[in-house]
Amino acid sequence: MSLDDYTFPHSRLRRRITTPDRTPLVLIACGSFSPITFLHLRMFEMAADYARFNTEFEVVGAYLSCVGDAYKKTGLVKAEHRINMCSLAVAQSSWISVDPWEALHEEYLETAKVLDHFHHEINEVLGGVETPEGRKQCRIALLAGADLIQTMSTPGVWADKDIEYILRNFGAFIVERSGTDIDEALSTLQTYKSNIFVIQQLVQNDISSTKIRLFRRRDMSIRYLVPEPVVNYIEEHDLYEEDGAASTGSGSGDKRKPGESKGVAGPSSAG
Ligand SMILES: Nc1ncnc2c1ncn2[C@@H]1O[C@H](COP(=O)(O)OP(=O)(O)OP(=O)(O)O)[C@@H](O)[C@H]1O
Ligand SMILES: O=C(O)c1ccc[n+]([C@@H]2O[C@H](COP(=O)([O-])O)[C@@H](O)[C@H]2O)c1
Repeated sequence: MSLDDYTFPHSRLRRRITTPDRTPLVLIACGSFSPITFLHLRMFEMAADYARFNTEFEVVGAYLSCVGDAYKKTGLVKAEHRINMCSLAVAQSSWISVDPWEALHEEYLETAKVLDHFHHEINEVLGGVETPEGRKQCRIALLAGADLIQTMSTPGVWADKDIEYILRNFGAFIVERSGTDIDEALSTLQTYKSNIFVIQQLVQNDISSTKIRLFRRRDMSIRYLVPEPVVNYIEEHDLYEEDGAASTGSGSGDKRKPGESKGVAGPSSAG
């Protein structure tokens, strides 16, 4: 797909809410997703629960937006693969979509521009959502881990004007992450605290894409850390193998299922 063929995916966006006192909310997770993991998916569920119990928002949809190839971060496989893996991961979801718009750009797009794109498509083009009291604009908010918000206090990573623009106009749902001191991460962002919602992880989960890539390089199982169709996709496309090293599980002599541990190889290797 190219930008010329692009249309905004909105089939999973709920276009009507029945609770007039609530503000419709659309969560946007921006990141590399190289590859997407169960933790990334879990972030959406945690945020939806948090919004339901602790805020006056009502989640009407959510999007994964993969960063483009120009981001050039270590371990970033081609955007096409990352979009495909994200699409496989949310194939069964009724409310999470993948929007390829950001990744289809050759140049790097700042997150502020990405959030503007969602505001434009959802509130200006689609006209927000219907409520018993007429149409309402959706709140578009960034969904991110604590490490991402911490980078906002790291000099030189974000433009100050973008931090202000994002946190004033959109806001952020931040999932705590082990290894990141959330209070410290937020210390310089106090001006925007009414727009920053911190979500505690009640079940600690520290899956990261870096670990998945590391396991792949070490020929270890990644099963049950990423969705099964994503495991299969990674195997089929020989992704995350160091320097294009041989595939680990799809060869004809290997009885393992894709992504499965060597410890469960077929009878031929059981001795
Ligand atoms: N274990 C985690 N806990 C909380 N947030 C997370 C976790 N893993 C990823 N995130 C968040 O998910 C979003 C997408 O992150 P990203 O694609 O960089 O994943 P990652 O696992 O951190 O990748 P990498 O290991 O390559 O840095 C970011 O907002 C990041 O903060
Ligand atoms: O907009 C910016 O200036 C900016 C600065 C740093 C990071 N971001 C975004 O934050 C996300 C970070 O992803 P990652 O994989 O580096 O954790 C990714 O979507 C980047 O585009 C954005």
